[in-house]
Amino acid sequence: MRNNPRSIIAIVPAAGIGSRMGADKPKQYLMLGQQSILAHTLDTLFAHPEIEQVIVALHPQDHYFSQLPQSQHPKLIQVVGGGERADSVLAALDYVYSHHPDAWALVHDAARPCVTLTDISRLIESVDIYPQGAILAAPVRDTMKRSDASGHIVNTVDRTLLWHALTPQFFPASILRRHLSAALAAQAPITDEASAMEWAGVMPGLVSGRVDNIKVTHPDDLQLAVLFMSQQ
Ligand SMILES: Nc1ccn([C@@H]2O[C@H](COP(=O)(O)OP(=O)(O)OP(=O)(O)O)[C@@H](O)[C@H]2O)c(=O)n1
Ligand SMILES: C[C@](O)(CO)[C@H](O)COP(=O)(O)O
Repeated sequence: MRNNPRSIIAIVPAAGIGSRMGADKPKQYLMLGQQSILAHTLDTLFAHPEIEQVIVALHPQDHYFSQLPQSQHPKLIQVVGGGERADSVLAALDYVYSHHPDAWALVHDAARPCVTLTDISRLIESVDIYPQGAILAAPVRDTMKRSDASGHIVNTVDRTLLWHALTPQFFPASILRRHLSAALAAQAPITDEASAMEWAGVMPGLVSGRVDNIKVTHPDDLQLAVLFMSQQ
């Protein structure tokens, strides 16, 4: 049991266009069973008892979201996302900073609909061990190769301490906002919240998460997500 309950606000970057999916709509609006990828993701975050609000960052021309029942949820706040995922997260962090400056931000990709309440709880509870913040991650299981530009193996990479970064990623919102904003201003390559914290010299914790918490990115990920959702 955590010894210092804190205000937790989920941030869902959902302003992407899903170019790698190649669908006729942004991938977060593709159906997984009875509802869209984004709807599944939001329902899970709404259901977690420690998450007080859910901020979704949407594409400025998004005309799908208002059709989701989830768009009317009392916990939901909408903000306009930016050109990159990090810009969308920062837009949501700006809202948190101005309304709940002492909150913790739990940032979770819209495109990861298979996340479980148990994994979210384990990440939240991990701050007793990692007060600087932490992320869900999956240890690498395969032999890892580095290639050259023409697709030839250059070398085998030691996988002993390699992890796949997942989401949610969980940090004090005001600190994350400060470091993410500074990292972007410095044009640092930021692809997740942890990389912004690392850029600022923070060493986030790693919490081992389920490997079925996949990011739906390419067409073949859809059937995988359907399978995983059916088994939860
Ligand atoms: N400017 C952006 C780009 C991405 N995202 C979100 O960040 C998450 C992870 O990004 P990714 O899987 O790369 O989604 P897309 O950017 O939509 O995919 P692609 O790179 O294939 O276009 C997704 O939920 C996506 O909606 C966002 O909020 N704002
Ligand atoms: C945040 C993330 O899902 C962690 O693995 C990943 O970095 C998102 O990368 P993308 O290129 O924006 O999909």
